[in-house]
Amino acid sequence: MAINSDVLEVKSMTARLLDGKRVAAEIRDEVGNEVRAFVQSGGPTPCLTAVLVGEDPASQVYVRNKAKACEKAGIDGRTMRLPADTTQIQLVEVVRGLNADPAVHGILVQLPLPAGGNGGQGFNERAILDTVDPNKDVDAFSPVNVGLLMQGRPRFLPCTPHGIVQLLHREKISVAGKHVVVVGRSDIVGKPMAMMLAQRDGSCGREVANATVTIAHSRTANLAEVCRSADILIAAVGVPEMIGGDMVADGAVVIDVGINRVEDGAGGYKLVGDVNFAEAMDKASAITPVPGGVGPLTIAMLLHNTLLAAKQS
Ligand SMILES: Nc1nc(=O)c2c([nH]1)NC[C@@H]1CN(c3ccc(C(=O)N[C@@H](CCC(=O)O)C(=O)O)cc3)C=[N+]21
Ligand SMILES: [Mg+2]
Repeated sequence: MAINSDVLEVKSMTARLLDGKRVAAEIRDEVGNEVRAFVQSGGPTPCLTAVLVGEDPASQVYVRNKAKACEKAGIDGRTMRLPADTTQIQLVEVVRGLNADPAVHGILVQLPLPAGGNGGQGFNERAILDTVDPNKDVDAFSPVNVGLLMQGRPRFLPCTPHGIVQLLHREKISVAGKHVVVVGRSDIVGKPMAMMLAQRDGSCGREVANATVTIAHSRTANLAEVCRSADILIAAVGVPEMIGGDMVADGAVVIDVGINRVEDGAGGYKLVGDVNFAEAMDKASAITPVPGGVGPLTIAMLLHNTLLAAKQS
Protein backbone atom coordinates (compact mmCIF):
# COMPACT_ATOMS: atom_id res chain seq x y z
CA MET A 1 0.00 0.00 0.00
CA ALA A 2 1.30 3.43 -0.90
CA ILE A 3 1.95 5.67 2.04
CA ASN A 4 -0.20 8.74 1.87
CA SER A 5 0.99 11.25 4.42
CA ASP A 6 -2.29 13.15 4.28
CA VAL A 7 -4.12 10.08 5.47
CA LEU A 8 -1.42 8.92 7.87
CA GLU A 9 -1.31 12.35 9.46
CA VAL A 10 2.40 12.47 10.12
CA LYS A 11 2.60 14.13 13.51
CA SER A 12 6.29 14.01 14.17
CA MET A 13 8.42 16.71 12.59
CA THR A 14 12.08 17.36 13.00
CA ALA A 15 13.03 20.86 13.96
CA ARG A 16 15.48 23.03 12.07
CA LEU A 17 18.63 23.44 14.12
CA LEU A 18 19.41 27.08 14.90
CA ASP A 19 23.20 27.12 14.72
CA GLY A 20 24.17 29.71 17.31
CA LYS A 21 27.81 28.80 16.99
CA ARG A 22 27.82 29.67 13.28
CA VAL A 23 25.88 32.91 13.74
CA ALA A 24 28.20 33.87 16.62
CA ALA A 25 31.25 33.31 14.41
CA GLU A 26 29.66 35.54 11.77
CA ILE A 27 29.04 38.30 14.34
CA ARG A 28 32.56 37.96 15.78
CA ASP A 29 33.99 38.40 12.27
CA GLU A 30 31.88 41.51 11.75
CA VAL A 31 32.98 42.95 15.10
CA GLY A 32 36.60 42.09 14.25
CA ASN A 33 36.33 44.03 10.98
CA GLU A 34 34.79 47.00 12.78
CA VAL A 35 37.52 46.89 15.42
CA ARG A 36 40.20 47.00 12.73
CA ALA A 37 38.53 49.92 10.99
CA PHE A 38 38.13 51.76 14.30
CA VAL A 39 41.76 51.29 15.27
CA GLN A 40 42.93 52.22 11.76
CA SER A 41 40.99 55.45 12.00
CA GLY A 42 42.96 56.32 15.13
CA GLY A 43 40.71 54.87 17.82
CA PRO A 44 42.12 53.09 20.87
CA THR A 45 42.33 49.29 20.89
CA PRO A 46 39.11 48.23 22.64
CA CYS A 47 39.88 46.62 25.99
CA LEU A 48 37.67 44.28 27.99
CA THR A 49 38.72 43.35 31.52
CA ALA A 50 37.02 40.40 33.19
CA VAL A 51 37.32 40.13 36.95
CA LEU A 52 37.36 36.53 38.13
CA VAL A 53 37.20 35.82 41.86
CA GLY A 54 38.10 32.30 42.99
CA GLU A 55 38.43 29.14 40.96
CA ASP A 56 34.99 27.98 39.89
CA PRO A 57 35.72 25.58 36.99
CA ALA A 58 32.81 26.73 34.80
CA SER A 59 33.78 30.38 35.28
CA GLN A 60 37.36 29.54 34.28
CA VAL A 61 36.07 28.04 31.02
CA TYR A 62 33.88 31.07 30.24
CA VAL A 63 36.58 33.60 31.05
CA ARG A 64 39.09 31.69 28.90
CA ASN A 65 36.58 31.56 26.02
CA LYS A 66 36.02 35.33 26.34
CA ALA A 67 39.76 36.03 26.26
CA LYS A 68 40.20 33.85 23.16
CA ALA A 69 37.29 35.51 21.37
CA CYS A 70 38.66 38.97 22.21
CA GLU A 71 42.06 38.14 20.81
CA LYS A 72 40.60 36.90 17.51
CA ALA A 73 38.57 40.10 17.14
CA GLY A 74 41.53 42.38 17.83
CA ILE A 75 40.22 43.32 21.28
CA ASP A 76 42.59 43.52 24.23
CA GLY A 77 41.00 40.91 26.54
CA ARG A 78 42.37 40.95 30.06
CA THR A 79 41.50 38.78 33.04
CA MET A 80 42.10 39.92 36.62
CA ARG A 81 42.28 36.83 38.76
CA LEU A 82 41.60 37.42 42.45
CA PRO A 83 41.84 34.82 45.22
CA ALA A 84 38.65 33.37 46.69
CA ASP A 85 39.44 35.10 50.01
CA THR A 86 39.23 38.58 48.47
CA THR A 87 37.06 40.86 50.61
CA GLN A 88 34.08 42.94 49.54
CA ILE A 89 36.07 46.15 50.10
CA GLN A 90 39.01 44.87 48.06
CA LEU A 91 36.77 43.84 45.19
CA VAL A 92 35.03 47.22 45.16
CA GLU A 93 38.47 48.87 45.08
CA VAL A 94 39.50 46.72 42.09
CA VAL A 95 36.37 47.74 40.18
CA ARG A 96 36.96 51.42 41.04
CA GLY A 97 40.51 51.08 39.73
CA LEU A 98 39.18 49.73 36.42
CA ASN A 99 36.58 52.52 36.29
CA ALA A 100 39.42 55.05 36.60
CA ASP A 101 41.69 53.38 34.02
CA PRO A 102 41.17 55.09 30.63
CA ALA A 103 42.71 52.11 28.79
CA VAL A 104 39.87 49.86 30.00
CA HIS A 105 36.62 50.25 28.02
CA GLY A 106 34.60 47.29 29.26
CA ILE A 107 34.41 45.73 32.73
CA LEU A 108 32.82 42.37 33.47
CA VAL A 109 32.64 40.91 36.97
CA GLN A 110 32.24 37.21 36.38
CA LEU A 111 29.22 35.71 38.17
CA PRO A 112 28.58 33.89 40.37
CA LEU A 113 30.94 35.28 42.97
CA PRO A 114 32.20 32.49 45.28
CA ALA A 115 29.58 31.66 47.90
CA GLY A 116 32.01 31.57 50.83
CA GLY A 117 33.89 34.68 49.70
CA ASN A 118 34.43 37.93 51.61
CA GLY A 119 35.79 36.13 54.68
CA GLY A 120 32.97 33.58 54.75
CA GLN A 121 30.20 36.22 54.77
CA GLY A 122 29.59 36.05 51.04
CA PHE A 123 29.75 39.04 48.71
CA ASN A 124 27.14 41.71 48.30
CA GLU A 125 26.91 41.08 44.57
CA ARG A 126 24.52 43.95 43.90
CA ALA A 127 26.85 46.49 45.54
CA ILE A 128 29.76 45.29 43.40
CA LEU A 129 27.83 45.38 40.14
CA ASP A 130 26.51 48.84 41.08
CA THR A 131 30.11 50.03 41.34
CA VAL A 132 30.83 49.36 37.66
CA ASP A 133 30.86 52.62 35.66
CA PRO A 134 27.69 52.48 33.50
CA ASN A 135 29.80 53.62 30.52
CA LYS A 136 31.95 50.49 30.92
CA ASP A 137 29.10 48.16 31.90
CA VAL A 138 29.25 45.80 28.92
CA ASP A 139 26.98 43.29 30.71
CA ALA A 140 24.31 46.01 31.00
CA PHE A 141 23.68 45.00 34.61
CA SER A 142 23.85 48.47 36.19
CA PRO A 143 20.60 50.20 37.20
CA VAL A 144 21.28 53.05 34.77
CA ASN A 145 21.62 50.69 31.83
CA VAL A 146 18.64 48.59 32.88
CA GLY A 147 16.59 51.80 33.11
CA LEU A 148 17.71 53.05 29.72
CA LEU A 149 16.84 49.68 28.19
CA MET A 150 13.43 49.74 29.83
CA GLN A 151 12.79 53.18 28.29
CA GLY A 152 13.76 51.98 24.82
CA ARG A 153 17.00 53.99 24.60
CA PRO A 154 19.63 51.43 25.57
CA ARG A 155 23.32 52.26 25.81
CA PHE A 156 24.30 48.60 25.97
CA LEU A 157 22.05 45.64 25.32
CA PRO A 158 22.50 42.71 27.72
CA CYS A 159 24.57 40.07 25.93
CA THR A 160 22.42 36.94 26.16
CA PRO A 161 19.09 38.55 25.18
CA HIS A 162 20.84 40.53 22.45
CA GLY A 163 22.41 37.32 21.14
CA ILE A 164 18.93 35.78 20.93
CA VAL A 165 17.61 38.87 19.10
CA GLN A 166 20.46 38.58 16.60
CA LEU A 167 19.81 34.86 16.12
CA LEU A 168 16.09 35.40 15.50
CA HIS A 169 16.82 38.25 13.08
CA ARG A 170 19.50 36.42 11.13
CA GLU A 171 17.44 33.22 10.97
CA LYS A 172 14.50 35.32 9.70
CA ILE A 173 12.20 34.36 12.55
CA SER A 174 9.74 37.20 13.01
CA VAL A 175 8.36 37.90 16.47
CA ALA A 176 5.93 40.72 15.62
CA GLY A 177 2.45 39.84 16.83
CA LYS A 178 3.61 36.43 18.01
CA HIS A 179 3.16 35.04 21.49
CA VAL A 180 6.56 34.69 23.14
CA VAL A 181 6.72 32.87 26.45
CA VAL A 182 9.89 33.57 28.44
CA VAL A 183 10.34 31.01 31.21
CA GLY A 184 12.51 32.61 33.87
CA ARG A 185 12.59 36.11 35.35
CA SER A 186 16.25 36.71 36.08
CA ASP A 187 17.77 40.17 35.80
CA ILE A 188 20.32 38.76 33.37
CA VAL A 189 18.05 37.01 30.86
CA GLY A 190 14.32 36.70 31.55
CA LYS A 191 13.41 40.28 32.45
CA PRO A 192 15.43 42.11 29.77
CA MET A 193 14.51 39.52 27.12
CA ALA A 194 10.80 40.06 27.70
CA MET A 195 11.20 43.84 27.60
CA MET A 196 13.26 43.80 24.41
CA LEU A 197 10.84 41.62 22.43
CA ALA A 198 7.78 43.60 23.51
CA GLN A 199 9.10 47.03 22.56
CA ARG A 200 7.50 49.04 19.81
CA ASP A 201 10.37 49.74 17.44
CA GLY A 202 13.81 48.38 16.70
CA SER A 203 15.57 50.15 19.56
CA CYS A 204 16.61 46.89 21.19
CA GLY A 205 18.20 45.31 18.17
CA ARG A 206 17.13 45.05 14.53
CA GLU A 207 13.50 44.53 13.59
CA VAL A 208 12.89 42.12 16.45
CA ALA A 209 9.99 43.81 18.25
CA ASN A 210 6.25 43.95 18.82
CA ALA A 211 5.88 40.51 20.36
CA THR A 212 3.17 39.67 22.87
CA VAL A 213 5.20 38.48 25.82
CA THR A 214 4.38 36.30 28.81
CA ILE A 215 6.90 35.91 31.61
CA ALA A 216 6.46 32.50 33.23
CA HIS A 217 8.35 31.24 36.27
CA SER A 218 8.44 28.71 39.09
CA ARG A 219 5.13 29.96 40.52
CA THR A 220 3.23 30.06 37.24
CA ALA A 221 0.02 28.04 37.42
CA ASN A 222 -0.45 25.52 34.58
CA LEU A 223 3.09 26.10 33.32
CA ALA A 224 2.90 23.36 30.69
CA GLU A 225 -0.26 24.87 29.24
CA VAL A 226 1.23 28.38 29.21
CA CYS A 227 4.33 27.08 27.45
CA ARG A 228 2.22 25.23 24.89
CA SER A 229 0.55 28.52 23.98
CA ALA A 230 3.90 29.95 22.83
CA ASP A 231 4.78 30.54 19.20
CA ILE A 232 8.28 31.16 20.50
CA LEU A 233 9.39 29.57 23.76
CA ILE A 234 12.48 30.93 25.49
CA ALA A 235 13.70 28.77 28.38
CA ALA A 236 15.96 30.48 30.92
CA VAL A 237 15.36 28.74 34.21
CA GLY A 238 18.59 26.92 34.98
CA VAL A 239 16.91 23.57 35.62
CA PRO A 240 18.29 20.73 33.45
CA GLU A 241 15.81 19.55 30.79
CA MET A 242 12.83 20.97 32.66
CA ILE A 243 10.91 21.81 29.48
CA GLY A 244 9.57 18.52 28.13
CA GLY A 245 8.03 17.78 24.76
CA ASP A 246 4.56 18.10 26.31
CA MET A 247 5.28 21.81 26.91
CA VAL A 248 6.09 22.62 23.28
CA ALA A 249 3.41 23.38 20.68
CA ASP A 250 3.69 21.80 17.25
CA GLY A 251 5.71 24.15 15.10
CA ALA A 252 6.96 26.38 17.92
CA VAL A 253 10.40 27.96 17.90
CA VAL A 254 12.39 26.91 20.97
CA ILE A 255 15.31 28.95 22.32
CA ASP A 256 17.20 27.15 25.08
CA VAL A 257 19.26 29.48 27.28
CA GLY A 258 20.17 26.84 29.87
CA ILE A 259 23.78 25.77 30.33
CA ASN A 260 23.62 23.02 32.95
CA ARG A 261 26.55 20.80 33.80
CA VAL A 262 25.28 17.33 34.66
CA GLU A 263 27.15 14.07 35.27
CA ASP A 264 27.57 12.06 32.10
CA GLY A 265 27.62 8.68 33.87
CA ALA A 266 31.26 8.09 32.93
CA GLY A 267 32.86 10.13 35.67
CA GLY A 268 32.75 13.37 33.71
CA TYR A 269 30.10 15.92 32.95
CA LYS A 270 28.11 17.04 29.96
CA LEU A 271 26.21 20.19 29.13
CA VAL A 272 22.43 20.09 28.82
CA GLY A 273 19.93 22.89 28.39
CA ASP A 274 16.69 23.70 30.17
CA VAL A 275 14.86 21.89 27.37
CA ASN A 276 14.62 18.16 26.80
CA PHE A 277 16.18 18.40 23.37
CA ALA A 278 15.14 15.02 21.94
CA GLU A 279 11.51 15.53 22.97
CA ALA A 280 11.28 19.16 21.84
CA MET A 281 12.95 18.32 18.54
CA ASP A 282 9.90 16.29 17.50
CA LYS A 283 7.52 19.18 18.16
CA ALA A 284 9.37 22.38 17.35
CA SER A 285 9.88 23.89 13.90
CA ALA A 286 13.25 25.29 15.00
CA ILE A 287 15.39 24.85 18.10
CA THR A 288 18.75 25.91 19.53
CA PRO A 289 21.10 23.15 20.69
CA VAL A 290 23.15 23.14 23.90
CA PRO A 291 26.07 23.53 23.52
CA GLY A 292 26.40 25.48 20.29
CA GLY A 293 23.27 27.61 20.65
CA VAL A 294 22.83 30.69 22.80
CA GLY A 295 26.12 30.45 24.74
CA PRO A 296 28.47 31.42 21.89
CA LEU A 297 26.14 34.31 20.96
CA THR A 298 26.51 35.74 24.47
CA ILE A 299 30.25 36.05 23.95
CA ALA A 300 29.86 37.54 20.47
CA MET A 301 27.59 40.29 21.83
CA LEU A 302 30.06 40.96 24.63
CA LEU A 303 32.67 41.76 21.98
CA HIS A 304 30.15 43.99 20.24
CA ASN A 305 29.51 45.89 23.49
CA THR A 306 33.22 46.29 24.15
CA LEU A 307 33.71 47.93 20.75
CA LEU A 308 30.70 50.16 21.47
CA ALA A 309 32.21 51.14 24.82
CA ALA A 310 35.51 52.04 23.16
CA LYS A 311 33.72 54.11 20.51
CA GLN A 312 31.76 55.98 23.18
CA SER A 313 34.81 56.59 25.39
N1 LIG B 1 29.22 38.99 34.43
C1 LIG B 1 28.83 37.90 33.74
N2 LIG B 1 28.42 38.02 32.46
C2 LIG B 1 28.03 36.92 31.76
O1 LIG B 1 27.66 37.04 30.57
C3 LIG B 1 28.07 35.65 32.39
C4 LIG B 1 28.50 35.58 33.72
N3 LIG B 1 28.85 36.71 34.38
N4 LIG B 1 28.54 34.40 34.37
C5 LIG B 1 28.18 33.17 33.71
C6 LIG B 1 27.21 33.39 32.57
C7 LIG B 1 27.18 32.25 31.59
N5 LIG B 1 27.74 32.79 30.36
C8 LIG B 1 28.08 32.00 29.27
C9 LIG B 1 28.85 32.46 28.24
C10 LIG B 1 29.23 31.64 27.20
C11 LIG B 1 28.86 30.33 27.18
C12 LIG B 1 29.32 29.44 26.09
O2 LIG B 1 30.11 29.81 25.25
N6 LIG B 1 28.86 28.19 26.06
C13 LIG B 1 29.26 27.19 25.10
C14 LIG B 1 29.89 26.00 25.80
C15 LIG B 1 30.99 26.34 26.76
C16 LIG B 1 31.37 25.15 27.62
O3 LIG B 1 31.91 24.17 27.08
O4 LIG B 1 31.12 25.20 28.83
C17 LIG B 1 28.06 26.72 24.34
O5 LIG B 1 26.93 26.83 24.86
O6 LIG B 1 28.23 26.21 23.24
C18 LIG B 1 28.07 29.85 28.19
C19 LIG B 1 27.68 30.68 29.23
C20 LIG B 1 28.03 34.09 30.53
N7 LIG B 1 27.71 34.49 31.75
MG1 LIG C 1 15.25 19.93 22.06
